[in-house]
Amino acid sequence: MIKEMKSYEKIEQYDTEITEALADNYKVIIENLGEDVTREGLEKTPERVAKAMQYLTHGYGLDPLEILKSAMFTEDHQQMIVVKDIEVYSMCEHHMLPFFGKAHVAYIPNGKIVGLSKIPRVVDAFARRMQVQERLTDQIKNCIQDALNPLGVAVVIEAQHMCMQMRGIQKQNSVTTTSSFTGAFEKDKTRKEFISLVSNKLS
Ligand SMILES: Nc1nc2c(ncn2[C@@H]2O[C@H](COP(=O)(O)OP(=O)(O)OP(=O)(O)O)[C@@H](O)[C@H]2O)c(=O)[nH]1
Ligand SMILES: [Zn+2]
Repeated sequence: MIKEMKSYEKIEQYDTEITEALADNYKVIIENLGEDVTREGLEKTPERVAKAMQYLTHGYGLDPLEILKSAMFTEDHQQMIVVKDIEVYSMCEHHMLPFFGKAHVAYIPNGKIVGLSKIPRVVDAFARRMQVQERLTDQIKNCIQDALNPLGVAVVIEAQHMCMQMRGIQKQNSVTTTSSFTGAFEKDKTRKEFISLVSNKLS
């Protein structure tokens, strides 16, 4: 596992022991798939995959609550703050295939605001794990609620699942939308305002 890595940093240091252990396993997997792991193109593949998979799950080494707490500011602003179109790249925990799309996040402060960049950082910290879209949506919402104690939080995620596109049911155009709300967003009027602000992006 990659420890204490911020998502904007290029990973130069992978844990050698874990990389070697993963690479040994991928060597076997590649052989079991009927390939020759000694041929030129595949020689370094087990190690590449080992690193790629560590990167795709680096969220386990991040503390999303701490990310928010590191940039909270006292501010007397009680209007809706919306950060929309945040790219999401995650991995479905059932098939270990990607799901990807956009997250739209809003909150109404209650004395504290947070540095804007921290919201996409929290999205990433939870997305870069083995996930289901519903849990990802809830975790982002809960984290913002716990850190800021705002008047309400709203999270909507729209995503395409490769496990439904490349295999299985093979529906190339299906998009899954999940949502999670607290506080003021449980009221019709506030929720509608949020939906209208992000709705050109909702399919
Ligand atoms: N609710 C939910 N389901 C997901 C998510 N990602 C993948 N899945 C589903 O997880 C389910 C796993 O079902 P199984 O029947 O155990 O697996 P499977 O035989 O590979 O299923 P098929 O994909 O239908 O071929 C599938 O229906 C996937 O579409 C997600 O984020 N949320
Ligand atoms: Zn899947």
